[in-house]
Amino acid sequence: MGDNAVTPGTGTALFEDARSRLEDVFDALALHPDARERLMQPSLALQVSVPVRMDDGSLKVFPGWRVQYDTSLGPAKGGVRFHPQVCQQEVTTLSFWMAIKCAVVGLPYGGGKGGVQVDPKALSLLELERLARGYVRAIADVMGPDRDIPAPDVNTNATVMGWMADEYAHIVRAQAPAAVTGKPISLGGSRGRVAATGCGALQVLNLWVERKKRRPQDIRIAVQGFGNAAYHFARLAHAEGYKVVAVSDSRAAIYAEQGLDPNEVKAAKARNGKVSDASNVEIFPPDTLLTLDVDVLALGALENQIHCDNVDEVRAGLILEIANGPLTSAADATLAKRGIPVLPDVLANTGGVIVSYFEWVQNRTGDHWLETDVHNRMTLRLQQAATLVLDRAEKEVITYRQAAYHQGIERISEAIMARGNCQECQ
Ligand SMILES: NC(=O)C1=CN([C@@H]2O[C@H](COP(=O)(O)OP(=O)(O)OC[C@H]3O[C@@H](n4cnc5c(N)ncnc54)[C@H](O)[C@@H]3O)[C@@H](O)[C@H]2O)C=CC1
Ligand SMILES: O=C(O)CCC(=O)C(=O)O
Repeated sequence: MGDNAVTPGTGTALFEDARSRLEDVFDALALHPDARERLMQPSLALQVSVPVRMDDGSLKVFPGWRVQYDTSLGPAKGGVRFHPQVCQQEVTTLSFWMAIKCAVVGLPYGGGKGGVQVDPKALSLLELERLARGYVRAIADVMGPDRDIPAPDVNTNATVMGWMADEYAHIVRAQAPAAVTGKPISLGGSRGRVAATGCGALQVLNLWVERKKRRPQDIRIAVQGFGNAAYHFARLAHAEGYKVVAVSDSRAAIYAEQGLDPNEVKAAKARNGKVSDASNVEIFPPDTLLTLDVDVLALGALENQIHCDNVDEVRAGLILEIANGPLTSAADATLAKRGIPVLPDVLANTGGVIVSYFEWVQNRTGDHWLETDVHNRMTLRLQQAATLVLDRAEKEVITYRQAAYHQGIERISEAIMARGNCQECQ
């Protein structure tokens, strides 16, 4: 499907666009038509209303969703997003990408995602806690360690996950830490989870850089976003010698020819909430970052950032998708024609869900792993998956995204078929 139907931020168009990539995979691979039929829509889409008593005594009701997208490989897994523009179709699309990414890196999970349509910045801390707890009460029937395991995503973090895990424990009247991941360490969270998404993205980039026989110190990176995923990526890339020349948040992009220190930018943002408060930087509108002449454009904010209207202005040598779905499929095709490779979200941002899986395993076995254990295990899993994807792309002369999708969909299809032919009776 073309880009015409895709208006950034429009949920239905987003899902149709995502599904068109699935159609392409099934057209290219000889997989059973039953698997195609099963994967065209989510298994479950729950819409809820979350009433919240505000600090001034008034009541507000926020719409929310939890979507499970195929659970053939295991329980649904994926984050919860608090954002004013979240809608059911966006959550559905995000759950679809979760299903693919879990399969790409061999996790025993299906896809899940949640969202609440709210501007969290307009809530007090107590209102936010009531919202998080109310959301869990609303979806409690479909979640649990063997059903669906929420985690952090945009505008949610370890603190929010701690409240959600505590609420779930009250509902089931038992300790159930494996029902939520990304928790604070004191509640059974895993060491390494906070930085895992950025760390994993850097590992995938490193693998590509090694294959191309390039050196980090010769590589200039622009990073869109400066939240959990993008900040840790920028920080770790800087520490490994890459030159991070630009970063952005929703208000501005900043640029420094000689390179930025993401730790200093973080300190400036902590003071006033803006990356543009960093010293000795040039300041631009946020989207200017997308068209900078850099070696790597790392997209770590939201969906649909590069689309048919701006793809021709992209000048980067490589796109690294830290965010979910930052390119429309038409932009993807244009970049492929121009020979600009893309390290896709369903591989590049899997560090977070991999460490969430480790947290779930630790919770279920009553164990606490050292940070180095978590790191080494993540590296091993990610290196294996990324090597398979990169090798396959090179051997079959397809894009990295096609190789990753083929790897993921083959695994999901195999599980669908292994479950038997009478699934409609279950
Ligand atoms: N947190 C995690 O573990 C994972 C996150 N992701 C994905 O990474 C992306 C970012 O998530 P988080 O870092 O968790 O969210 P976050 O809420 O911590 O940060 C989001 C960042 O994006 C920035 N932003 C929003 N609109 C922007 C724009 N137009 N231009 C530039 N910056 C903009 C915000 O200012 C903020 O810095 C999302 O696509 C998310 O689904 C993917 C895998 C795991
Ligand atoms: O940690 C997780 O379970 C999922 C994180 C997430 O939402 C994502 O990978 O997009």
